[in-house]
Amino acid sequence: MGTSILAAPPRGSDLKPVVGAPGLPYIGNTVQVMRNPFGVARKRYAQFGPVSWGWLLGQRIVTVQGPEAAEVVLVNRDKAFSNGPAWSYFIGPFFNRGIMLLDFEEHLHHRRIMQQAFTQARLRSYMEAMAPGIGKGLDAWRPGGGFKVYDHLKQLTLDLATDVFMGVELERAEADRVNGAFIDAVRAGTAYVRFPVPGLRWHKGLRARKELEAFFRAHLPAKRRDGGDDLFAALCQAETDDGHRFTDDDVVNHMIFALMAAHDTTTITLTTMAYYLAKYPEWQERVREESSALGKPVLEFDDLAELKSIDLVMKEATRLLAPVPALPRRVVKDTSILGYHIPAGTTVVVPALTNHHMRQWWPDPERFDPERFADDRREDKVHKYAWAPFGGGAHKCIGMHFAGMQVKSILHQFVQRYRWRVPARYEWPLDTTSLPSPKDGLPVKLELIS
Ligand code: HEM
Repeated sequence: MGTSILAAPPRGSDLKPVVGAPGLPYIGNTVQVMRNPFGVARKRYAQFGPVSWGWLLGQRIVTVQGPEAAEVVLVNRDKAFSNGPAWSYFIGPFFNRGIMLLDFEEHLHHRRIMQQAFTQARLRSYMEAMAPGIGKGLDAWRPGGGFKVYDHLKQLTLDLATDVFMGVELERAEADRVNGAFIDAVRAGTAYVRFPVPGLRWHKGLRARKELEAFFRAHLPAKRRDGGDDLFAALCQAETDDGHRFTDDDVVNHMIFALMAAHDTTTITLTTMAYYLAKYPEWQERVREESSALGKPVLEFDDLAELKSIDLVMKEATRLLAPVPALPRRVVKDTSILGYHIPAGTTVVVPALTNHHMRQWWPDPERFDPERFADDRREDKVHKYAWAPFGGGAHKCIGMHFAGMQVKSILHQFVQRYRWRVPARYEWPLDTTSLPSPKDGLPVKLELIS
């Protein structure tokens, strides 16, 4: 395939041009990248090094591979990389003014307020609020063959979101309607036809966004008045030391965004853990023993540090399959990454998914080996950004501890109720066209532990 440079560096500078094999305009390597992201990334790195460009999803995209380049982009010392225009391209109209889509001063202002909804005291009460829903959800599972773990975990985390995020008592029909709207809004981001045609994804997404806005707006006055232990109430009440608070519009926008940010990512993490625990029964047993040793059916906040094996498995699962596979940024002024010239207007992508599989940074990267994160090995310490499933810099996931808490709460109850397995040679078929997920829903044999 023909190679070409993205743009000539300014005369007199010692910067290098970004080179790539861009492929056909607009189309480029989109299909190959979607089908085989790991193979394409490896080939590109071997041919062009850490910084290269190509057409992807209708845009000229510079892909920066490896933790060193990830650090430059995510830490963003120069304020050259912006989130809003880059993420909006994919999820804009549906997650408009979500915090991840805000930039610089404005982002910092919102982040300071939002932080008040993620304090330790708040996390404690979210954790308490989710425990009964987890038990109820897991009890409703029907053991047997062909049990689709992904589909069930997706439903469970969605139902938990109604308790912990919204804290609103809903009739089943209304809960289903809100959940349906939410699913349509998420799906719309990966539509091929990216304008509203009735019946197609984009159109449904816009309608869903309106429905979600109306829902949160209707419940907002009561939340502001009565408070509560849920995220919705926390966002209504959040206030910085110097008295800044969210407006009603901000609360609505942040709620819709937070639901999206939390739901698929946590589901994917749990599903990946369930997959490897099925393939490596010795790890499943180790996790189960640790949970049983605690002697409590429900995990409490002060027990979180005790579940060391779940912690290792969660780290390894998010390394092997980063739930947010790529972090895009738009370049707002000419800048450089590792000595390469990056002109304003370029979209840059940090590929978390493939970075975690680089042989240059991880020994035997395809191997499931949770102990690589154990204190006596800490392979992730090779570079601060070698393991970065939660991103880094100003936009680093604000829900990271929430996610750990939810994953541990669910796994703790899951392993004590059920044992699950897959056939010896089973390999899951992954769909990497959007956020990664198993095409077959991860069917397992689920057995009740008596
Ligand atoms: C394992 C689960 C999760 C993973 C892997 C994950 C990953 C990420 C990543 C990579 C980013 C940064 C995106 C960027 O820099 O462009 C991010 C941002 C964010 N996440 Fe998470 N996330 C998870 C769970 C959650 C949960 C449970 C919540 C909420 C309770 C949440 C809320 C957010 C928010 C609000 C942002 C935007 C922060 C900002 O822009 O300042 N995430 N997440």
